Amino acid sequence: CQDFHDSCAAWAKHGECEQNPAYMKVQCAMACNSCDWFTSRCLSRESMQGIAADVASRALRNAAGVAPGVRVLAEDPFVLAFDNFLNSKEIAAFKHYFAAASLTRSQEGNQVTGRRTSTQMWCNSDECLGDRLIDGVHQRIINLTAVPKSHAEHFQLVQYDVGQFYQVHHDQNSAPDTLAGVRLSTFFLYVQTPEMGGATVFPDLGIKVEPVAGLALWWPNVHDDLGTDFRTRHEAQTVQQGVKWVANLWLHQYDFRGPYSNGCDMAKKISASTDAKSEL
Ligand SMILES: O=C(O)CCC(=O)C(=O)O
Ligand SMILES: [Fe+2]
Repeated sequence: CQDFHDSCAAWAKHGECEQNPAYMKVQCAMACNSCDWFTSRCLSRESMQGIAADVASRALRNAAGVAPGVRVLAEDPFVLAFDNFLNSKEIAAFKHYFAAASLTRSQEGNQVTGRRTSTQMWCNSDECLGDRLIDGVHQRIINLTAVPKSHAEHFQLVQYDVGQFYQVHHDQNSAPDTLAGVRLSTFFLYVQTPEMGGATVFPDLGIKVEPVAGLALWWPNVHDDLGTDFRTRHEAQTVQQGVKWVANLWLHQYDFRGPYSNGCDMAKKISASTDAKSEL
């Protein structure tokens, strides 16, 4: 438990713990005497259960049983493809949300950039979270990766219209000393096949995947020591005709859903080191 800001004591004196509790009780837990609250709310027991990064070998071992259509696109690092991972009912379930929801411009990290021009939504509404079909898909991903649901972000549903793309990037954008830790790996689903364009390309691995509804990809974002594995940089090429729908599921080192639903700041560093403090 700690204060994340030099002014915490002064703010607390001025009554900020009561006036602005959502911020203060987390950022200034010491000064606000809210250490227990902070610990139980943002650092659940589950959040302490880190998942080792050797998810690649585990995924491959589990793949044969869960998704017999597995193909190994690369071995070092492992990039796996699962043909027909989604059945037609599951595809329809995802499509329902694309069709019904209003999508907003995708961001890179938490910024709109010219490098990513798609629109998107998160599957975090009660309806989407309670969707039996989508939950069934997540359950298979859990069986495959051995990463529990708590450690997954919500499905991110992304739409690319003609001319839209995501330039070469890496998915690991979450510091190891944040609440949920690094994004260990990416589970990626194609929900609608565009008529032309929209391939996913891994330039360092010589892999090009043409989008086909139902196909899934899995790749690691970190090495076993949790350092970023830059070899899995990738790109969503421009859609030339039709609409491309995809879904991302990012799997974390620590509990994501608990602290997220408690309103904790997922980007905040939790280590007590002066380095981490100075960045806040
Ligand atoms: O749409 C694709 O093919 C890749 C998308 C992607 O890399 C992402 O959303 O992070
Ligand atoms: Fe990506």
